[in-house]
Amino acid sequence: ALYTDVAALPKSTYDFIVVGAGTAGSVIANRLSANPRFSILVVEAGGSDANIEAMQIPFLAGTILSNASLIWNYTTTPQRGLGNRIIPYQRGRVLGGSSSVNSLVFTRGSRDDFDRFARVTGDAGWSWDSLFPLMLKAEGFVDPVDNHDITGQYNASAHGRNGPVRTTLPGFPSALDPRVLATTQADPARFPFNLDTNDGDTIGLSWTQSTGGNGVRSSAATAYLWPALRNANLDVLIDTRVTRLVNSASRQGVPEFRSVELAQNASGTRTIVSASKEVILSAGAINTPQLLLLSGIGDQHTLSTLGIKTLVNSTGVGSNLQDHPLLANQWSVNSTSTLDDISRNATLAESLLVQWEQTKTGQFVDVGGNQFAWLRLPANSTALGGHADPSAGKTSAHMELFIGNTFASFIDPAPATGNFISVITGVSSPISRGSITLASNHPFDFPIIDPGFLTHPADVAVMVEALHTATAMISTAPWLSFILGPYGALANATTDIALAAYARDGVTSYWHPCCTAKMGTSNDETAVVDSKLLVKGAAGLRIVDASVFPYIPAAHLQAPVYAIAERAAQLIEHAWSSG
Ligand SMILES: Cc1cc2nc3c(=O)[nH]c(=O)nc-3n(C[C@H](O)[C@H](O)[C@H](O)COP(=O)(O)OP(=O)(O)OC[C@H]3O[C@@H](n4cnc5c(N)ncnc54)[C@H](O)[C@@H]3O)c2cc1C
Repeated sequence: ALYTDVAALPKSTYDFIVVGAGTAGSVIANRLSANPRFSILVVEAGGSDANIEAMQIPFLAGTILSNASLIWNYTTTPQRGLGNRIIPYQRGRVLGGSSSVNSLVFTRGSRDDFDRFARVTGDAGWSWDSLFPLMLKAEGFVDPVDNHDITGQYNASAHGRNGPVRTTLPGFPSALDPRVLATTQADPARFPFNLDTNDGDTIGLSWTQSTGGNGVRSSAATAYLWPALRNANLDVLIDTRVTRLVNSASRQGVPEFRSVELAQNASGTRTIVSASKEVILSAGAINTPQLLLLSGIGDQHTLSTLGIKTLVNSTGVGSNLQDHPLLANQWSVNSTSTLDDISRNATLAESLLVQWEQTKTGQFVDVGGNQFAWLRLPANSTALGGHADPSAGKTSAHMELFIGNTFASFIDPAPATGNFISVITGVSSPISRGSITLASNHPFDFPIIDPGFLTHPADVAVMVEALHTATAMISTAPWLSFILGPYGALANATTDIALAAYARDGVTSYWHPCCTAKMGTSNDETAVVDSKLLVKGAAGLRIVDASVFPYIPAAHLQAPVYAIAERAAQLIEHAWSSG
């Protein structure tokens, strides 16, 4: 059942306690509660996602980020690689976590991304071939709402039909579609058409897929959590924060963490609840390391300066933060059929909303870009400057181009007039690393978030190469007489040095933080969890969320999180089903 008050919980001991009802936590809750012999409590800091229309409408995803009641309104430290700019760093704080507030783009990552996970953990269970059946199990692909013929737009054999997470292809045509696709014929060497970026080989230009179906967002909450709430053995407590993992006992010098401390506000009563089997930490790549550190699991030198007693000396906690830098670039175009008027014309926006409400069709069913390209650096590129290739392999991209038929920016307001297209460029296999540290030992203080964007020169050079690639794309024959010119500072950035400065001025986050409690082998001291996701040096505590990735996949992260959470659920079930 769903609870909003700690005092109303029917018991104080469950078999499992899941911290965070986000993307991964919801999967764990669903799969474990399918076993009637288990009892599960999920604790979520945020509230319910029910009946929030902006959350259900794919096109309006971006508007949720200004709703402070649904997000962790984080910002970064001044970013040294970005001219000391502080940038927004929101996460979902609501049932479904970030899957309830994200942009719905559905990308699994590549075969090489997961095979690298298997290699660095020494556990073949993380390979693409092992996880692929679980990816299919998670997915329930549905035809796009406009019922257009999708032959040639995806690879049907790479998709599950019966899983909980609805996925689909664009359900409303864009005037830009023919032009983008023609690029793959005009310059197939540079922009090869890829039938499906989700079949293991991501490289090329593809139709975007999204985590929606029948016009509506499919989140971890709608897909996994709400259906599981029908199970009598699952309790979900919302509006409640886990403030500490409690050292419940110690056996042979190994501390156990089978209890958690809860609070509903900073000064509120603290309540302890316990798990007879395991605590599963799924608070996401920012809050998971924060909670570990608050609980005395981290680097002992850093913890002692904060007055926190070290219970497990684990140097990797909060280090190794990885994320994709995002740069939104716009060009003015010779067209009147861009989407720019939606944000300018309230009557138009209202009519699209009414159409969505009445029929779940129209522009609002889509995510704002019908195609994207995942590309590798040209073989003769010098962008890496002698650094080893940071990508996982040939099926993984160095850069991403996301193409939208409107002015898109996360910094500049949209101009009052004119028609625009945008190409969002991203560094998909970044070398820069950052960290999560504590500002204080108070659980309600925000942690210090430093993604370290563009601190490695090769990431800057790859971003510049991505800008050249975007320019190359819109310089192919299909775009001639359509593109009028670059918008804003891009127009004056005519050298690589100027493009690098333009990138440092414009980069924000793709909202893909991960790797802050990475998995690894027993002799990797910087690995926080082993390949079964159990916290090293502790007992009774497992981590299942984007923190455990050893490397950031060259992908948007929700589908990789679903994949690892599905496997984690199997590992947990297997560990406890006999006892
Ligand atoms: C704005 C935005 C846009 C994005 N766009 C895309 C996209 O288009 N495609 C894509 O694939 N990915 C996208 N992502 C990334 C993707 O959504 C995340 O990587 C993924 O959902 C993370 O899953 P998670 O389980 O690790 O964490 P989350 O889903 O964030 O779950 C963590 C949960 O734990 C809760 N929690 C945290 N601390 C505590 C505590 N102390 N006590 C109790 N509960 C706690 C949180 O409130 C949250 O519900 C986006 C993310 C954001 C924020």
